[in-house]
Amino acid sequence: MASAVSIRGLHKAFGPRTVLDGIDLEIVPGELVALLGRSGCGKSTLLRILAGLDREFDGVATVPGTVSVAFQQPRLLPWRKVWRNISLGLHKPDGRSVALKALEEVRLPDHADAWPLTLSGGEAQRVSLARALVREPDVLLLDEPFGALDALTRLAMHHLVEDLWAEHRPAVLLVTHDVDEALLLADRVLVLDEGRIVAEHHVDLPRPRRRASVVEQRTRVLADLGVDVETAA
Ligand SMILES: Nc1ncnc2c1ncn2[C@@H]1O[C@H](COP(=O)(O)OP(=O)(O)OP(=O)(O)O)[C@@H](O)[C@H]1O
Repeated sequence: MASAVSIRGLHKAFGPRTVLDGIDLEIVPGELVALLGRSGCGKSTLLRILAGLDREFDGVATVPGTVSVAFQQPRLLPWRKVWRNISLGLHKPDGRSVALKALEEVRLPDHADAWPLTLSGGEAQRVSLARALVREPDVLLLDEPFGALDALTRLAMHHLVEDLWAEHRPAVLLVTHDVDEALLLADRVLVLDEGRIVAEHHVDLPRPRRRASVVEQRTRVLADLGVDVETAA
């Protein structure tokens, strides 16, 4: 089966500073992969390369299909209503009905004519997901999409992403700082450190997962991140 994402020998430097130092990664269609790592280890840089936003690198980074990205900040255009934010650039005559369907999927059916500035953080992030989904991507790149949300909203977003993923089945690369989030959602969790993938964990637990079910793997992933749970406060 052809990979949805194929990365081989990827190197990226900003001036004298090497940020990605030989990344090899294959993601198969429909696979949900989480990428964990300390701040500044190169996660967003990797995502930007896959999104085609940065083309200055050595090695191979191929995404044969269509890609959508959702960032930590939803980046909605405040002067366009919600539905127009979603359908912008779609080049479909029925942009509004496509947007309405996506809004139903992200459980915001009544917000098509709202202005972005009137939305809560969680609602704005749902609109951002709807905008990504209407492009029917083969690969969905999520760059800490829940990082700015409170814990309860975050939980609701986890369920939503899992449902949307089950329905549409894009390959997903989810960048996160949150070990539990990674283990609750992903088929595979990668740990990036100093520009390399230093650990890989397959998560074979049935879905939907509960926090209690990921406890055992959490300890091992935290150890790969350099956190000793025995001594951590
Ligand atoms: N345009 C740029 N010019 C120079 N250095 C950059 C640029 N973009 C990123 N960097 C540097 O590359 C390193 C990796 O950045 P990146 O944003 O990929 O990290 P990250 O793992 O996503 O961090 P965080 O978890 O804090 O978002 C950082 O040291 C950052 O300062």
